[in-house]
Amino acid sequence: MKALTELVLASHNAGKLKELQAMLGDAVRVRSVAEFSTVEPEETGLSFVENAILKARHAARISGLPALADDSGLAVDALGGAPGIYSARYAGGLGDAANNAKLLEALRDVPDAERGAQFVCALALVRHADDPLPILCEGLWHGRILFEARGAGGFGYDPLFWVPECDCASAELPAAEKNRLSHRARAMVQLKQRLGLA
Ligand SMILES: O=P(O)(O)OP(=O)(O)OP(=O)(O)OC[C@H]1O[C@@H](n2cnc3c(O)ncnc32)[C@H](O)[C@@H]1O
Ligand SMILES: [Mg+2]
Repeated sequence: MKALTELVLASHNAGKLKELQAMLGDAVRVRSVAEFSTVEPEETGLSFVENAILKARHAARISGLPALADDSGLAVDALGGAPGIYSARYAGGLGDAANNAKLLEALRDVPDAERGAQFVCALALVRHADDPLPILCEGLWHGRILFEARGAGGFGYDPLFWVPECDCASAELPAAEKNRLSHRARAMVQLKQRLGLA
């Protein structure tokens, strides 16, 4: 495969973009999909990987560049894996604070021992819009859902995600530490290996 020198990041989420950029480092020139369009594709897939591919193809189509997309979310054991692929839209598209409030309410009577959850990240890289062989990598991060928000770092559900290996919430971790441990970091390690960037 031709060495990858430039790619477009197919995400409109500022928190994700910051993390993905930090993880990619200087190895490739990163462009934002917002340079090309503010229209977000509909996430109609039934899995993280399908949505990641769909977002990557859309970005490659409008930019003419290779594209990397991240579809991620939180799968809560006591909720049968919800909100899962619907994590961004869990409270009807009202944003992170509303999503977190809804999650706390849904788990109000669930004891600590049953509050297991995992963050999931699927990365898809397509070399062009119709690439028949996208590079696909996945990462999981296991933790528990807290009873109240803690910390001000990260984004999304980070204030409610307890990280056992650090004894703190994900939103209390320094950015570099989250970028070493997270679901996104785990998927990115694999992607960099596949691209020969590791
Ligand atoms: O689709 P793009 O444009 O990338 O942005 P998005 O925010 O809509 O992204 P997703 O469709 O992948 O939805 C992922 C949601 O899951 C949550 N999420 C994913 N990764 C997370 C992380 O590292 N920390 C906290 N919440 C996270 C967060 O609420 C995101 O909005
Ligand atoms: Mg999305």
